[in-house]
Amino acid sequence: MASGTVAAAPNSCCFHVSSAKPRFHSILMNHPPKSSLRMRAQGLGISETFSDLRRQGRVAFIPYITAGDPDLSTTAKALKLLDSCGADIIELGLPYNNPILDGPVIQASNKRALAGKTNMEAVISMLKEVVPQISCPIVMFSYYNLILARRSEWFLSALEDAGVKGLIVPDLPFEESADLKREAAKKNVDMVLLTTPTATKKKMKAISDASEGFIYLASSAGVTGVRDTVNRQVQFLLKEIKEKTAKPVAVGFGISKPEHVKQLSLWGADGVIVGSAIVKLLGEANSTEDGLKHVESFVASLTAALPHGDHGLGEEHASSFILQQRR
Ligand SMILES: O=P(O)(O)OC[C@@H](O)[C@@H](O)c1c[nH]c2ccccc12
Repeated sequence: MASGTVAAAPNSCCFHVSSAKPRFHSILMNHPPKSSLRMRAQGLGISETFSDLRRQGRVAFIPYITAGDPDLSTTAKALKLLDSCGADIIELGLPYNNPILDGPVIQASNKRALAGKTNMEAVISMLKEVVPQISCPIVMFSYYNLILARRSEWFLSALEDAGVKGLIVPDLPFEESADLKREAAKKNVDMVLLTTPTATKKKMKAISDASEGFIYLASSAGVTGVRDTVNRQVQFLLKEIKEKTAKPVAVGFGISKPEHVKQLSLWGADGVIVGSAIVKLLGEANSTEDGLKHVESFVASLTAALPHGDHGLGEEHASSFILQQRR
């Protein structure tokens, strides 16, 4: 049964470090953070996070996981682990029974989360405990029907109360997004809009102008899911978007290898979004601990491929997180 409560955060260096990285890190390790560039303030918004990264010449690592898969207590641990391993923003998906834009891996994760009775109230109460313990902003990921079912005013107030900084509604047509965006703004929630390679230049420009926090560029048409290579068209789409706006552009869909991350960084992406590859490791492992361990090493392999490669606290710190889970 998904519970809204979170297992008490073990007293591990990784946990503490994830909430007060720079200070605690330096105390713990008896040396200053590698450079002030590695310091990340707690509670930054999405735009400030990207400005911070841009100043450091770094590319955002943005993982996606489904809330409640396999249960909410694992989600809480995964959020803290991802934050400790260098996630700059985390996309958290609300489970839904008809995730039409998702491939089989995330469809299955939605099913597992719903089988565990994960609902909005339980996710919000988990976030109220976890958000103060992590330093990177959370972007909620929700299909539109889940918002309509709750009335958008209640839904957005719940996000604001939980400290969620952004919202992505992938199945909300751009032409119908203005009202929700206006309501989200009243609750200090950025509406991040998604564009695709099939959008017309005019539409891509309109979406870029309207998107807040960052622009989500899907690397290919179709559904989410690991791809072997990154669509070469992304290089030209990034150029085209960035000629028209200074807003950061993060690329998602199919990203699952260090070479994908390196390629996108070279093409000028301001962020890389990785979902299915992480969801698979977490949701299909033999145990929660195994899943978190696999995620830890997989994320380390990706963040190492980003510019200024030592993106997080390094594997040695994140793995102490896993040791703590055993106690
Ligand atoms: O799973 P992928 O191929 O790594 O893509 C990111 C994706 O998971 C995440 O951003 C996402 C999850 N569900 C979605 C639905 C539509 C668009 C994007 C998404």
